[in-house]
Parts: sequence; C-alpha cells; structure tokens
Amino acid sequence: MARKNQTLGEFIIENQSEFKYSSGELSRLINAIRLAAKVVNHQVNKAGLVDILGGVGDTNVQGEDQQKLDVIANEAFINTLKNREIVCGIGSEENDDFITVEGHNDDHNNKYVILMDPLDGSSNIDVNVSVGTIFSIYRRITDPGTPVTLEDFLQPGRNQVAAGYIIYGTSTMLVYTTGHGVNGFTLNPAIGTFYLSHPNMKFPEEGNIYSVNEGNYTHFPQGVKNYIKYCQEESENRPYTSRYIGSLVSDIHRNMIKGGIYMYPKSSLNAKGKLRLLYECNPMAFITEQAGGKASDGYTSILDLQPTELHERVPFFCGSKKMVEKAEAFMAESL
Ligand SMILES: O=P(O)(O)OC[C@H]1O[C@](O)(COP(=O)(O)O)[C@@H](O)[C@@H]1O
Ligand SMILES: [Mg+2]
Ligand SMILES: [Mg+2]
Repeated sequence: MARKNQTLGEFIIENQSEFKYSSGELSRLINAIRLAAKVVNHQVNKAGLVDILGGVGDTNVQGEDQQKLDVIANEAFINTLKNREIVCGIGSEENDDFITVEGHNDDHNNKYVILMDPLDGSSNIDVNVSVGTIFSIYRRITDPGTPVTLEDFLQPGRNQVAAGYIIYGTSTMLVYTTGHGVNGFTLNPAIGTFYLSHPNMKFPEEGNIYSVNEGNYTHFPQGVKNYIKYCQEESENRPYTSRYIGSLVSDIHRNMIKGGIYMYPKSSLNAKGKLRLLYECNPMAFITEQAGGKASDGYTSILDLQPTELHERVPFFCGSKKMVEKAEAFMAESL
C-alpha cells in the first residue's frame, strides 16, 4: 500500500510481492536505476559550471549530434547496470547495437533486458530547460544461460514488466510502473533520497492542453491539421492551451498532471515521425495506459505494435483518453 513520503527503497521492497516473478531481481534493477539517476542528476545540475554543455562533435546512430550529457548519462546508466550484473542486455539510443552483459562467471543467467533513452530532450540541455531519462524493462524470451539476442529486445510493448522516466526539472522525480499503477518519487537533494510525492498518478480523462511542434504544421497529415484546428476553435472548453517544451518526458509529465495530449505525428519531413518505439514510445505508453490515458500511432495502440528494429520510429499520440480518441477520429476521417 503506497504511503505518502515513503522512500523509494521502502516502496520497492514493500511492493515486491505484487510482481509475479518477484525474486528481488527487478527490485535490484529499479534500485540500480535510482542510483544512476542520482549520478546523472548531479551532472545535469552543475552542467553550466563544468565543461559539459554542448556537443561531443560526433553523431549517434540516429544521425543526431551527440551532446556531452547524452554520453555522460549513457555511460552512467550502462556502468551502473553492468557493475550490478542484473541485466543480460542493454539497448540505448546512444549505441548502434545492443550491449550483451555476460553476468556473473559469464553465465548469461540474468533475466532482464533494459532499453533506455539516457538523456531525453537533448536540444534543451544548453538552455537550462528540463530534460529526462526514459527506461523500459522486459524479461528475456531466449533461454537464460545463452547470450541475449535482438529478439529479446524486439518485444511488443505489452510485454514490458516495468517502465519509467526520470525528470531533471525544477525538482528531480522518478516516475515508474510495474503494471500496478504509476507512482512518482521526488528527490530530496539534501539527503539524496527519493520520497513518494505523487502516489497513484492518473491522467485526467479530458484536458485542455495540446503539445505538438506547430512549426511542422504544413508538413502534417490532413487529419492532424484538422485536429489542431479543432483544438484552436472557440467552443465550450476550447481553444485549448498550446504547451510544447520539446522534451518528451516533460511534456507528458505535465499533461499527466494537468490533462492534455502530446503528438509527434508523421509528416512529409519524417515519414515515421521522430520518436523511437522501443525506448521512448513504449515506456511512455505503458506509463500512460497504467495512469488511465491512451497512446497510439494514430490508429493502433503503441503497446500492440510489433517492433522490427532497435531504433525504429513511430508516429506518437499520447495523453488524456478522450483527447487521443478525438485525434484518432480526425485521423480516421481523413484517410
Ligand atoms: O525539436 P522537435 O523536432 O520538436 O523534437 C522534440 C522531441 O525530440 C526529442 O528531443 C527526442 O529525444 P532525444 O532528445 O532523446 O533525442 C524529444 O524529447 C522531444 O519531444
Ligand atoms: Mg528522447
Ligand atoms: Mg536521448
């Protein structure tokens, strides 16, 4: 049972039995994520003081300029997870291929794979706007004792056993689910402890915030253009307010608290949109559905999509249930 101001450590232990495979491994994994989050939080908070702003002068597999904090966050999570030998594989936005973690005595016996976006909202790092980390956890489907394979990562989002994000904003929060609701923990920086501050988070069914990069408006499908016009019309609780931070984690976190819809549609610029299915859309969709919201590619639930590549992109509509259903109706109409 969630108690306000319970520490994250206490919550993990007290809720372990909820988890059908509860052998303590998943708890150790969430604890490792908690530790890496604190390491990254420390770096993010002092970014302007030490020379970790800006790019490393290299591009990642997405063709994006890698920021120094992308690399620092990536290494912090990979090292923390590897050193604790609790995963058999790691997939990251910043690594072309998945990383095999041999585990104790190279026995490949660990049961979980993790996919992550170590630093989300990279374009906001240098301008002191909130950024995040996103993670998604699966049980492997290939036999323990054998090296992990791509198959273990390309599972539908419905198979996730846990997912969450860390938001490095006005305060630092860790929000996650293991399929039993969504809980948010705030870091007390003075003592380095996460406390339960947002028990049982819920997306309001309806809201009045829409989040989309309207700079791409002319390139959007007609259905999206029609929905944006609908959001801007004078009517009962419209026009909605437009809010777009440009950090997926922060935009969805705000909309989960206030009610709203986030969209990164396909466009004539990006045939499949921009966001990555495995370590951005699947984990945010799992959180959203667990909080009573909805997430789709405009037609199909994100969690029912069958992934085919580690870094594949999908169009993303996510947020308050009635708002996503309305956007989907406009998409269907304009087919
Ligand atoms: O600048 P755009 O095209 O609107 O894209 C913003 C989106 O891209 C992202 O920054 C992509 O994530 P990364 O920063 O992890 O690459 C999202 O956080 C954000 O929602
Ligand atoms: Mg991202
Ligand atoms: Mg990123």
